[in-house]
Amino acid sequence: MDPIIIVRDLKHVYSDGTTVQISNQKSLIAHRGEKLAILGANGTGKTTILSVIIGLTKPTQGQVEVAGLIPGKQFNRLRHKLGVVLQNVDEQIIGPRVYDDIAFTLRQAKVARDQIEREVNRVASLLGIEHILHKIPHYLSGGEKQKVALAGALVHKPELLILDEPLDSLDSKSHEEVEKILNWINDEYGVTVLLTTHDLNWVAGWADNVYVLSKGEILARGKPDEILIDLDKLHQAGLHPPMLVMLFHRLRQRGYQVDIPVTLDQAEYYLKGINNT
Ligand SMILES: Nc1ncnc2c1ncn2[C@@H]1O[C@H](COP(=O)(O)OP(=O)(O)OP(=O)(O)O)[C@@H](O)[C@H]1O
Repeated sequence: MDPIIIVRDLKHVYSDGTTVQISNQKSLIAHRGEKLAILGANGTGKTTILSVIIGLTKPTQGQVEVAGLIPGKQFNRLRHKLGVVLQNVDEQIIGPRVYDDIAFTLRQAKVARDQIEREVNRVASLLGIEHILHKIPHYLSGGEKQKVALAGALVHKPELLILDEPLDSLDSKSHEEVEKILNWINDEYGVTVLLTTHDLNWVAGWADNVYVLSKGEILARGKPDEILIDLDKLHQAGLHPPMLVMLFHRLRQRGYQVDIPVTLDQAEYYLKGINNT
């Protein structure tokens, strides 16, 4: 598969001396069309890495290539290919009304007014936020702001979507809706989705691959059903394993010969296996 993000030997030193790095033995790579999640405890550097990838932070050291471009140097070319939802969405919602905010990228690109109207309405209806297009963003709820930020990130049909903890302030209905949209743009348009999350229960069934970061290194990379069953690695990274993984590890300790699932479907399948033996 064709890589769309390559981050090698990254080191960023903030002005107060705080250092975020990924050791030079492994690279962080996202392939086109992939659904990828970066996992790590608070303060591991996930947001810093995303910020480097989208060109907002110029790293002190390292090679970073995104869609064939160098983010720190070719930001203007890159931003047309990127959709971004920051961790603190208040920092990115800048339009006086929701409509203006979502339209921002298209207006910057000098798209015709009627086409902007079509695209904003299309993405607003996709996210179920048509009824708040006239509102002042400041007064929106956290979940509404999250959806507005996502609408702004999708309106120009990016090839790569970068989201920093996008689901954290969403109730279960909105969570499901946003997940559906991420899956849909990935399936339908092959958009690569890279996100950070602390929700290992959810990511187990969503991501094609996950990276686990800890103390300046990539501790593991692979499919969720390989990585999220490794209690030692997760513990080392300061992460709680998914509930199902804990439960099935406990069953094994009690003598049940059963594989460890990371999703409900897998759990059902493995449990049927026990019944039949
Ligand atoms: N502008 C800054 N100046 C100094 N230190 C910073 C700055 N931004 C981030 N840091 C530090 O860099 C480290 C990594 O922060 P970062 O936000 O990238 O972590 P994270 O993995 O995204 O954390 P979380 O899961 O809590 O969101 C932290 O120790 C943080 O305090």
